[in-house]
Amino acid sequence: MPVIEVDNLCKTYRVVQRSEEGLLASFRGLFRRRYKSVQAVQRISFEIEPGEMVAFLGPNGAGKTTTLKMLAGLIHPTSGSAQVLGFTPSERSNEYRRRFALVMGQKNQLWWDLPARESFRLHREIYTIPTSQFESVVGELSDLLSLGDLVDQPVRELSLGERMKMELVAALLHSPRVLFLDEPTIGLDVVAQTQLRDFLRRYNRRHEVTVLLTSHYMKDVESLCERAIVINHGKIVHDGSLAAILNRFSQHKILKLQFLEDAPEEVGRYGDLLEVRGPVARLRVDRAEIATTLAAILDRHRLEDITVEEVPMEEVIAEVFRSGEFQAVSPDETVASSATSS
Ligand SMILES: Nc1ncnc2c1ncn2[C@@H]1O[C@H](COP(=O)(O)OP(=O)(O)OP(=O)(O)O)[C@@H](O)[C@H]1O
Repeated sequence: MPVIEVDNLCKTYRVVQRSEEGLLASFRGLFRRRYKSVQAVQRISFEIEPGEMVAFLGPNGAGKTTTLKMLAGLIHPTSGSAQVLGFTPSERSNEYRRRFALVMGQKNQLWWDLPARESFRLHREIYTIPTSQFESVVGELSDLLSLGDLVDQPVRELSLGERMKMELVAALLHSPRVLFLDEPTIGLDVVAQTQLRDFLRRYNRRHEVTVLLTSHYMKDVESLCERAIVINHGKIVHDGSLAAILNRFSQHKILKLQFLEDAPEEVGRYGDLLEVRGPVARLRVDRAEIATTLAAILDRHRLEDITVEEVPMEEVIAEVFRSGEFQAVSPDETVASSATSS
């Protein structure tokens, strides 16, 4: 039985249309406002089973956050229906509030000047979590996230990564069964990103929590999710295997080369040259040719440093859409006829 069931869900925002330029026009606009509709989410449908970790992907403005907000009951759908754990999120029942958590990487809910432990205590009160359960959850999460004494330090003194860990603890105190994660690793350094990912994977395995995750980092989605729902202009254009998308559309890696002197002029012959800045050059190289390309470069040039990076998720997604294969055809025909769809 699915934990999340979304059926023809729509959200249309009504926004004030800017009037023409000029003082008179602005004055007129004060009395006669014009509105336009923004169809942020258009008849999307999907189901998510218990314990699944599903990536929710799409370019900027595609409708991901709007969908998560509807599933968290923060905004009302314009039409269609959503059910999470048998609840209708827009009814905002207290019982539902105790069963899910929404974590937004760009928003924080902890008190800035107080140690995180104080905010956790407030959450304990709000959710009426029994003290023994509270202590055991804080203990477990502190352990999994290696928090040590950080919970007793004012939040403003913590690094971004440490703050994000505290945000996650706060969100998980009431042991939610469903977790909506909106860009949880945004802005974090590579080490903090890896720690959060490892934590989420272990937490999911241990508690079988159902997760819907948006992220612009390919590593996040690759290491956590097997299934991806891809949305573009408010419509679902792919729902199925993530690997199928990545294998098809992420056939390159980025080689970052730091030469001992200025990058040689012929560096572009080793791949698609993305950027040259003094001794540093970035090239896009076919995955299958990374080893031979590196060998050829090392054979001819002296290098200070080499890194091999994944193509950013945005580029992969952009490539998905450029291909035209996953374009929605009409509001009634939103899912691609791809063989990868589940
Ligand atoms: N409160 C709002 N009022 C009016 N329009 C909005 C509002 N929130 C979002 N939108 C519009 O709805 C569309 C979808 O936005 P949404 O934030 O859901 O996209 P997103 O996929 O989460 O994008 P991003 O990856 O940039 O966060 C966009 O066109 C956005 O401008």
